[in-house]
Amino acid sequence: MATGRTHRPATRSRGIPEATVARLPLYLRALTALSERSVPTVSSEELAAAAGVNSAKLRKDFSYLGSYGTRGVGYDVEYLVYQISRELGLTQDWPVVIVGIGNLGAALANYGGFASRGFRVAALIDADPAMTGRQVAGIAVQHSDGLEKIISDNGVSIGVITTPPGVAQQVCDRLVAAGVTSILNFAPTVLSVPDGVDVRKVDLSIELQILAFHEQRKAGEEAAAGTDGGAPAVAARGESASADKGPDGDVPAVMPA
Ligand SMILES: NC(=O)c1ccc[n+]([C@@H]2O[C@H](COP(=O)([O-])OP(=O)(O)OC[C@H]3O[C@@H](n4cnc5c(N)ncnc54)[C@H](O)[C@@H]3O)[C@@H](O)[C@H]2O)c1
Repeated sequence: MATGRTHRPATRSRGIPEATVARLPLYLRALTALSERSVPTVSSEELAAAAGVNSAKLRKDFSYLGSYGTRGVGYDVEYLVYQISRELGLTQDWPVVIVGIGNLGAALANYGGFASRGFRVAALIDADPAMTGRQVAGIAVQHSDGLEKIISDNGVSIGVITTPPGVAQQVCDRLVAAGVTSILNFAPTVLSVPDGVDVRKVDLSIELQILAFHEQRKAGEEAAAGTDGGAPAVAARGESASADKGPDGDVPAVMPA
């Protein structure tokens, strides 16, 4: 399965594989929690457990950042937070537009977590004239007629699409023509974009379907264990851990926890 898809090679120009890039936010979330508790250093095993990643994989990922930790001491939490933030481009402010301010768009606009991670909601755009001027999360919704000007005035390179699926491609085309080069798509549709434009797709129903698959498998194994004396349901968890990667190593925008 591949709910997340980027139109870039599996390895970035600076030599960091996409799968590593996709794990960096997990490390950052765990490190930020440690930093908030003023924990100065962390071992690879502790950090791997907190991030839900295998520790050998973590050490390999950090070697791409040039971070090897100190034997017996571990990694410096503050420095790693800085290194990962810099690698992810979070040391700068990213203006983001959300297009389609219905249930989902309004919920995203109201989510406070973007700002603390370096993303500023620069504009909310909707095609419904009745929405124009309405305040959502303290921001006045603007009509989609002005989309191109809004993008250029705000220097926006990241667009979030939360429109109905039937118009998502058309919205995407306009965003790209206006200069947007990264799109986070929530509409259940596959978007076509030119080279150089990254698309990440979030589809919670796909994630739920994958969980349903594992639930079904676990139930089957429990039933089998009841008859053959009890092999533990390890296989299902092993599958689950590897289900976060597509065949070309890409990772869904919503990572399995
Ligand atoms: N990825 C997920 O997990 C997930 C979860 C829920 C909903 N969705 C999808 O997100 C989308 C939005 O869902 P919702 O419940 O918020 O719908 P909604 O009907 O409440 O909102 C859609 C909004 O888009 C606006 N719109 C329509 N055409 C537009 C256009 N051309 N340009 C700009 N705005 C336009 C509408 O005026 C409306 O305000 C749907 O595609 C839905 O399937 C995805």
